[in-house]
Amino acid sequence: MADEEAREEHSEREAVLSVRDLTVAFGDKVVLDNLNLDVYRGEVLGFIGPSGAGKSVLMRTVLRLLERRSGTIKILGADYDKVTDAERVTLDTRLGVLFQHGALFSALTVKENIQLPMREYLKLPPWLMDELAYMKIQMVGLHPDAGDKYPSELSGGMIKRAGLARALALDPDLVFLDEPTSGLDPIGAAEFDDLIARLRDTLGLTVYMVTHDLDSLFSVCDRIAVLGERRVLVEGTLTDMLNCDDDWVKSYFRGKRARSIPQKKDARNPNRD
Ligand SMILES: Nc1ncnc2c1ncn2[C@@H]1O[C@H](COP(=O)(O)OP(=O)(O)OP(=O)(O)O)[C@@H](O)[C@H]1O
Repeated sequence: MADEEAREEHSEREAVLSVRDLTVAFGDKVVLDNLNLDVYRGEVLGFIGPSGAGKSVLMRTVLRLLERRSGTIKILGADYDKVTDAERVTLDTRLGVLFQHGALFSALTVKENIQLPMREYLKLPPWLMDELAYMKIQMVGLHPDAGDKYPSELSGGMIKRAGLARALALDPDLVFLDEPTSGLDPIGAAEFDDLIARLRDTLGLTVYMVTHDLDSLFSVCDRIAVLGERRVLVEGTLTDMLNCDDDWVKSYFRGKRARSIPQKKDARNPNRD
């Protein structure tokens, strides 16, 4: 996409996450250096980059699990550093997170795991929390019986779905997924990608997805951002990536593994060349 066309399209869209001039360092080691990134409402952004580039550091910094040296982070238009404590709590409820291994509490059932954020942030009667938990269970394609199961009784794919149900517990605007399809077999991974696409299309969910999974990038991501040299090196559609001249992007998208995937066009812009 031409830069001007992209700017024009994005200027009309609401950025639900805006990162500006973000620098994160551990001692002398600068991991992110003046990084800028926007994630727009209703899109699935795939975030990729070489191992150790700082994808997890960026996600954890945005979630305020890591300190930053400088830069601003705006969520839903609000600057985290400038809001009141009450507003910060409200903002936290607008975000959902699925960590790589599901991060479910092993001593709690799936239903109780999903209800944890509800207990933390909302005061609801038990019957309503049960109803909401089963709605989320259904939403992520799990059988209602899964509600009473413990994480140890679930398959890898079911754990990912249960983790996603918990991420969706408070009906967030923006969901962070850390390598959601890692460890799943190809069929399970494709089903998970379909689920993400369905949630985007039906709920208008915005998704920030750290991934190494080329299939996910080809099938569900509307835009892709590439982390390299401590910043976002390139961002754009799949077509932009396929036309990009950066060496790492070239070998990633035009390497042997990528060529074995039927090259779909942009997930939401099938007519765009
Ligand atoms: N708490 C920490 N203290 C010191 N260094 C850290 C810390 N967390 C991450 N790093 C360093 O920051 C760099 C980026 O790590 P990060 O985990 O974000 O990479 P990544 O892009 O997510 O990699 P992968 O794709 O392998 O998961 C690495 O060099 C890592 O060693």
